Amino acid sequence: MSGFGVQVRDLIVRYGDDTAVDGLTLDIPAGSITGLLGRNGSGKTTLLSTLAAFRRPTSGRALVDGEDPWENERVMAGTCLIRESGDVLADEKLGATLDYVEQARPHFSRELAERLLDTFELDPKAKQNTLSRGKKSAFGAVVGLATRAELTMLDEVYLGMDAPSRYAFYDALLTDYVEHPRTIVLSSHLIEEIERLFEHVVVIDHGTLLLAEPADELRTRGLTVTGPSDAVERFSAGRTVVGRQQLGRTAQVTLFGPPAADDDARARDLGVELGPVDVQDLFVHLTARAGATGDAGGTAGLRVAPSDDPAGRSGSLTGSGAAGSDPTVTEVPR
Ligand SMILES: Nc1ncnc2c1ncn2[C@@H]1O[C@H](COP(=O)(O)OP(=O)(O)OP(=O)(O)O)[C@@H](O)[C@H]1O
Repeated sequence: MSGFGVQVRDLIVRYGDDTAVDGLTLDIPAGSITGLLGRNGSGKTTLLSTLAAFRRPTSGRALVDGEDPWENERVMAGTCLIRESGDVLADEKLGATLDYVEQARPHFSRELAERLLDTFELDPKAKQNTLSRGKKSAFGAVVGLATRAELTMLDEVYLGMDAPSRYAFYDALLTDYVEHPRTIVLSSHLIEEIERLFEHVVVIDHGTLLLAEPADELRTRGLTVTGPSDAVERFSAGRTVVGRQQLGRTAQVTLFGPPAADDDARARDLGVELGPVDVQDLFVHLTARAGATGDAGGTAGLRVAPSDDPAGRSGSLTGSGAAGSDPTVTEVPR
């Protein structure tokens, strides 16, 4: 099993007059862990619900393993969406829910489920609706991981879990993914803790695509600079600063934009250290809405096209895409 890939083309999903997904085109590679990032109300749950066939597109296509998931038994048997609510039988004992999932899901691992119940200190005799919020989330994570679906989508499943539980969840996810590769989508607006898990990142805002690319590429879209404040300021002069921290006389800034050829030499001369970009800072920057949260770099509304978007519909960080006349698009040259 290496997982189902996802192809979304010109997808629009409306709730009455409210457009939750607004012309989305993106791919989620099979056999990867993808972070689906976006601010509140950006359309993450709606997109995932459409892929899980909980909802029909208003127009456009959302294909899972090359097929429309709607009333598609094969695709649905290999697709699992766990939403924040847990998506499990609320009035059943946890053990009974696991019995049910075990019968319904071909790759379900009872052994993994029981190991994770122990990890999260969940009593199989307890009923889901009597659990605390964090324990409910943990049980959702147990079901989502143990189902080992070809397309596993975990929609902010860690909400309410305490830090030790969250880290146990991340470890369990990575360990099981390495042993049983599949397509995993983790939706989140809390990035710092989980960005190390992502191989691929999709950022959406207002139901439209801001960015879809390998996480390693995302990390080359900026850098952090650490050192004495005045040296950091000199190094950063003229660059787009999207994050800043100060500890005594030491400063750290996050810069957006590709590294320059002489960065290493300048860093040595000035006595500052360069490091990988802080993805959280990058996310805040990319999703900053003009006039709402402040726009450190003046690039609010920035849109980045996936490299295979021939129409350049959403613009491009390389400046090659046709951002068209959309006034919200700012192109940043490489
Ligand atoms: N059942 C619904 N009826 C009407 N509007 C809805 C419904 N569900 C979502 N919406 C609207 O669709 C938009 C996208 O919501 P969605 O839940 O998909 O976003 P999200 O990115 O998952 O948000 P969050 O991070 O807050 O969970 C929002 O404007 C929301 O108000």
